[in-house]
Amino acid sequence: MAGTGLLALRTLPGPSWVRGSSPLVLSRLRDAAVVRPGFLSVAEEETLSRELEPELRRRRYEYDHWDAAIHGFRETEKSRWSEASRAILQRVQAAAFGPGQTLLSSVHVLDLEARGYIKPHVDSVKFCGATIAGLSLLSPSVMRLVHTQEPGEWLELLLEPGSLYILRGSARYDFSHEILRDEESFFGERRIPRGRRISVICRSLPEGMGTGESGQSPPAC
Ligand SMILES: O=C(O)CCC(=O)C(=O)O
Ligand SMILES: [Fe+2]
Ligand SMILES: [Mn+2]
Repeated sequence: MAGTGLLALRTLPGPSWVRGSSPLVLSRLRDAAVVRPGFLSVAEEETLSRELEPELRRRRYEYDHWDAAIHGFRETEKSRWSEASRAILQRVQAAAFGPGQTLLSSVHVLDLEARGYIKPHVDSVKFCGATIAGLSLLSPSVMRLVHTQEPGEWLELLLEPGSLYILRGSARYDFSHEILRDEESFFGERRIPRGRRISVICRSLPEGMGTGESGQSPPAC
């Protein structure tokens, strides 16, 4: 019976890579916080990590001040990519961004070592528009979103290697996001041991900023 089917649909807990504080929060953020597991093929994951590894290895991991958002990381802003990687980034753009959205001209590459983590923060609205899309490589991790005004409202995203996450609209503006440190890395009851993780993050330009191509591009968020 159609009515019964609808009811069952409405009470489903959501996909197994997203958990939330309530069915209401899950349904409100269904299109604003999205995870696409297996977005990358194994070959694509290798393409990206092989290209990034030599650039990252030249840098040292940073352990910033006590109040910095990210601990145990090295990073780069990359605007020149191999053809194979460009094709992957175009797939990300098509999957995550609307036709009217311009992307920052450089892609943010963040390498978190095994004990590295990201504290709760909201990306600066000065430098980053409505959409953030990130590929995860090497290690699984848990991204937690918490409503900045209602701390009881939260979402957890399980980010496996090869997955793409998208934060847009309310998930990007009204919720902080963080990557849990190894000791706290659980997805519900499930322990998600953290190893070194590389993320490749595309962001839209803040609205009314023109194109990211010419002149100085704004710093990453
Ligand atoms: O590593 C990620 O996927 C997120 C990084 C992040 O939140 C940031 O750089 O603002
Ligand atoms: Fe962020
Ligand atoms: Mn950042």
